[in-house]
Amino acid sequence: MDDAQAPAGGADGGRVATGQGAPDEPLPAEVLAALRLVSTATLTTQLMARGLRNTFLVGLRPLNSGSPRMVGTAFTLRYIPAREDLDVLSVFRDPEHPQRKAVESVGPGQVLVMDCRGRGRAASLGGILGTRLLRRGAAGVVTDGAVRDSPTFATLGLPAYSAGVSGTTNLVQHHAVDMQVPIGCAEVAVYPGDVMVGDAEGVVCVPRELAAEVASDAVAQEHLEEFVQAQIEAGAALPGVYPPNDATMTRYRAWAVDNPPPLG
Ligand SMILES: O=C([O-])CC(=O)C(=O)O
Ligand SMILES: [Mg+2]
Repeated sequence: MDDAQAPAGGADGGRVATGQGAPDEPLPAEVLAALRLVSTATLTTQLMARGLRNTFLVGLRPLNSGSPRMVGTAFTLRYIPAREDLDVLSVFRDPEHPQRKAVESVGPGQVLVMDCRGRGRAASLGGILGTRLLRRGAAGVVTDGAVRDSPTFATLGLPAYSAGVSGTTNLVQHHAVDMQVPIGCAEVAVYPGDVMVGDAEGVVCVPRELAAEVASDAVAQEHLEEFVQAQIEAGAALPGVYPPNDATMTRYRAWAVDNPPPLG
């Protein structure tokens, strides 16, 4: 196929080559460490500063408040609506079934991100598959539909986010169709290899090529905000402090001498 005939966007779905490695390559350790320190709120601000306004997955909640923050690269799974002649319980006997194959393909440090079209009448997976993801070293699981076996997820230790819970098995509403393709999840575009960060508030998708600079600037933003927060707690009014004017920045820099930011 020559360029004139190539589908719009090409095989990578329109993703521009970034020099940040293949989608299943791990992120550098220092980028992971920085992202583990910062909130999803800070990351959305850093992304907005770069023109990206639609990065926070809408309406997802953590299923296990005690689990560590989630930082990992997206391994995507796409579902389409189920059909009664195809989506019967016996399909799970086939190890090539895309849902089961996806779980057995997710690698260490990856987050399984599922596109359920925002539909949560049936679960997109349950506690056994979640446990298998944990054993495979996955960094988390995210769905814009529901999960089942939510009591298992509550104590599993795998960061997990969903739009809801449902006892009904996935085949009733969802047909797993392909993996490692660009998807929509909770109204956000997620490309394989993008960086998924989750905290108690929810999940943000950081485009992979921006992860390193966003992580470093997010740490710097939170360090400044730590200073601003202390000023507001001490009774300062907003003007000139939040956002900081030159005088506040001078005081911040003086404070930072004795209170350096984390990670150097
Ligand atoms: O049928 C499902 O959704 C899978 C399930 O319950 C589990 O993983 O425990
Ligand atoms: Mg189950």
